[in-house]
Amino acid sequence: MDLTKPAVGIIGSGSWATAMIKMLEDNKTDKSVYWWVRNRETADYIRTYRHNPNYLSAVTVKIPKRHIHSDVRSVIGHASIVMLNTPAAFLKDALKGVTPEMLEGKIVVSAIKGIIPDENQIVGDFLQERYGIPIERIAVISGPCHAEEVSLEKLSYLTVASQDTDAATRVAAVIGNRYIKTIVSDDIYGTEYAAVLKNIYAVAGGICHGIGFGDNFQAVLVSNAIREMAHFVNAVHPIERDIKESAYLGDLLVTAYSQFSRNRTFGTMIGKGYSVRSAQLEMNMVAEGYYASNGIQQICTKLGIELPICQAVYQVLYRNASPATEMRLLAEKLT
Ligand SMILES: NC(=O)C1=CN([C@@H]2O[C@H](COP(=O)(O)OP(=O)(O)OC[C@H]3O[C@@H](n4cnc5c(N)ncnc54)[C@H](O)[C@@H]3O)[C@@H](O)[C@H]2O)C=CC1
Ligand SMILES: O=C(CO)COP(=O)(O)O
Repeated sequence: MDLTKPAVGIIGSGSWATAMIKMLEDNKTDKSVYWWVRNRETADYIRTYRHNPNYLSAVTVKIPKRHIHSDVRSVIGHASIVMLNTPAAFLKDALKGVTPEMLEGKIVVSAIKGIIPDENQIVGDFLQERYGIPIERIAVISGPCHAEEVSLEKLSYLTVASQDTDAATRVAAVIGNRYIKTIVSDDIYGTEYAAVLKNIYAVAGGICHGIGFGDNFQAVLVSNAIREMAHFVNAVHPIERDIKESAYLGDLLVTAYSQFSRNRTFGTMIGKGYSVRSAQLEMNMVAEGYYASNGIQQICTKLGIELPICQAVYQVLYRNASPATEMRLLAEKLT
């Protein structure tokens, strides 16, 4: 292995992982890119046709065929920077067979915006606890950036957060390109929690849209959501931060309003009367806000934090509350 040149391993093969492969290929830094594609037939298809058949299939994959593996350990073995891009609910499954020793000395980056179910942990905490990775070697990638727009090379901004600025800068150096601008931050906890919460708020926005609330109400919902987000992140990780920065407010806005948002789409279906299961089946993509809703509810109960919007979404998704009744009750609390 050439130790002077970064080797990036992408773990996952959904929309975000495919967009990340494109981003890395369009970045001019000298590096190698490896890709873990779970399903063998999909991996074969990508090697043969140079496109992911299931997600962002217009993107041409240019990395060498021999860099695409269905054994996650091969990709991790080659990588100095490991980027996790699966939905949070599948991360444990994706890392099956990976030991803490295999991750030693590497920078591990989470591009995931979700909570690990059962553990109710953000990915950074999970990596520290399960794999003993020191916090300085963990980074997160976040910010308002839909995979679909990356595939179209639309100008986008990503925040790379780590308590070690050098680690964040090294990660930013391999993802930035002509259409991806990078911002480095030291607020790893605030950035991760904000990304988890904004998905729940986008589900709330979708539910309200689905039951017939208009744009006037959505604006009030989003302005309450950003205050609720600030309240939570300041409670769990109180440092000085500006909640109006793009990793917090920006990501909330794009997820609440974009036509591409999985979470908003999922919420809209719930508001229109779909069951959770039928909305999930309809999408073929993961709305992290569904899992996050339960995780954040448990964390709030443990810490004694009140988040009215998140609690309303939890009642609808997990307690079978009527979306219309629950959102009308919520509307009484908004200011
Ligand atoms: N799509 C986007 O625009 C963005 C997504 N993210 C985050 O990236 C993460 C991944 O999301 P997407 O790529 O959008 O997901 P997706 O919904 O496009 O893809 C789902 C992925 O899960 C995989 N999968 C299904 N069952 C599995 C299993 N049992 N084990 C392992 N993998 C399994 C599928 O093969 C597929 O790769 C999420 O946390 C999301 O919030 C972050 C920024 C942008
Ligand atoms: O995080 C995202 C954009 O920044 C993606 O959000 P959705 O999962 O709702 O599409």
